[in-house]
Amino acid sequence: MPAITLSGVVKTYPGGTRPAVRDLDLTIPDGSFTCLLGPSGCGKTTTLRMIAGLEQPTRGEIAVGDRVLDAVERGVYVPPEKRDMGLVFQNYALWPHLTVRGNTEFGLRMRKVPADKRKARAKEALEKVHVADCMDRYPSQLSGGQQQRVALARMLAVDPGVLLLDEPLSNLDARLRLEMRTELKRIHDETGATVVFVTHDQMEAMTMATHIAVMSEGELQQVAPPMEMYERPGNRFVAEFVGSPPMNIVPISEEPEGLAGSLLRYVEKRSVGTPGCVGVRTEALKLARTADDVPDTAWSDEAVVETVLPTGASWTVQLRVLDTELFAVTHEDPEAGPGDRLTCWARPKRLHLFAADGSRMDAWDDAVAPVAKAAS
Ligand SMILES: Nc1ncnc2c1ncn2[C@@H]1O[C@H](COP(=O)(O)OP(=O)(O)OP(=O)(O)O)[C@@H](O)[C@H]1O
Repeated sequence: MPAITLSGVVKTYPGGTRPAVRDLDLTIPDGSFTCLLGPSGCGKTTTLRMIAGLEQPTRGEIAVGDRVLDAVERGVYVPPEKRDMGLVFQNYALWPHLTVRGNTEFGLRMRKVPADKRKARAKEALEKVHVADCMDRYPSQLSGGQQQRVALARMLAVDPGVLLLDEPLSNLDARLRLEMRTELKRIHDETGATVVFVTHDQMEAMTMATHIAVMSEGELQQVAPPMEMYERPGNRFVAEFVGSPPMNIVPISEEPEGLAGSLLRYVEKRSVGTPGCVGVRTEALKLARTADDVPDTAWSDEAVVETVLPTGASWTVQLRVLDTELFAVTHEDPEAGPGDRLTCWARPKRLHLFAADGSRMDAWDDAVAPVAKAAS
């Protein structure tokens, strides 16, 4: 199955005051697990429904390889059943009057697959998601997690080249969500299908995706593999949306002083423009007993501990550094309490500079060795 491409896609709903999706150019690579990520109302579901053919774009084109599925201006529209795509939504929409087997065979029956083949493929799909032992039960006799698995099996049984999933784990409890994430990842590895997965949960996207596409207010913000997006967020929105706890953001005033001024001396600007803020991830902010323990090229400053929150696996330390509150997450016991003075530090390449309009401005990348300017 070739890549799915959306070119200049706009969707305005009838009566809508602003487009739900604006000028979307997005390529979903073949065999990828692409997560559409963003806050509620940003246009994720609308994008997925357009790929499925359940909504038609107002403008623009959607294609799979050379096959154009939507081209509004040229009058092209391929209906959902002719797109070779499987869909699973948040509410599993199982048929209540059919057993698990009946539900799983449903799509195959519609495609006129002979009974013996239908039976074998449904069994295989149910085994894949570990609910084959519930084959003769009705949906009302299953837990939410089991129903979710049946919905997945029903989709897998027809073996579509593209799997479209809209928040399919949102009704599950934390443990089951974790289990299903692993399962979905395994299914993706096994089938080689292209998966497009809608979620507002950045953790879900980080753990499962090969590519994440972040959207905000109908606009695409960045597309990248999870770690690349985490380490080099393309703009301030992505920087703050991806990552938990969120990145520390230090606003820069016109004549920066205090912490902003101190940090700015360590960031190399890549482009012209007005700097708006410096960001540093909580785990990039390190703690040291004294300034002597800090690497030569690192930024550092004195910090006063405000609170220490142990989570079991790590400690979240709230600090006051000059005029600003920062959070540091450490996997070693900071052995400090409120009022204690420590030195906090960060490597220059872990500092992110964003312009006043939110775009990324700093110069560091892996090819560039950090050359810290001496702090005055
Ligand atoms: N059928 C519709 N008619 C009119 N407006 C709609 C319709 N469906 C969605 N919208 C609007 O389009 C925008 C994008 O909605 P969409 O459901 O795509 O967002 P989302 O990111 O998937 O949100 P959520 O995570 O809450 O599901 C929202 O402002 C929403 O109110």
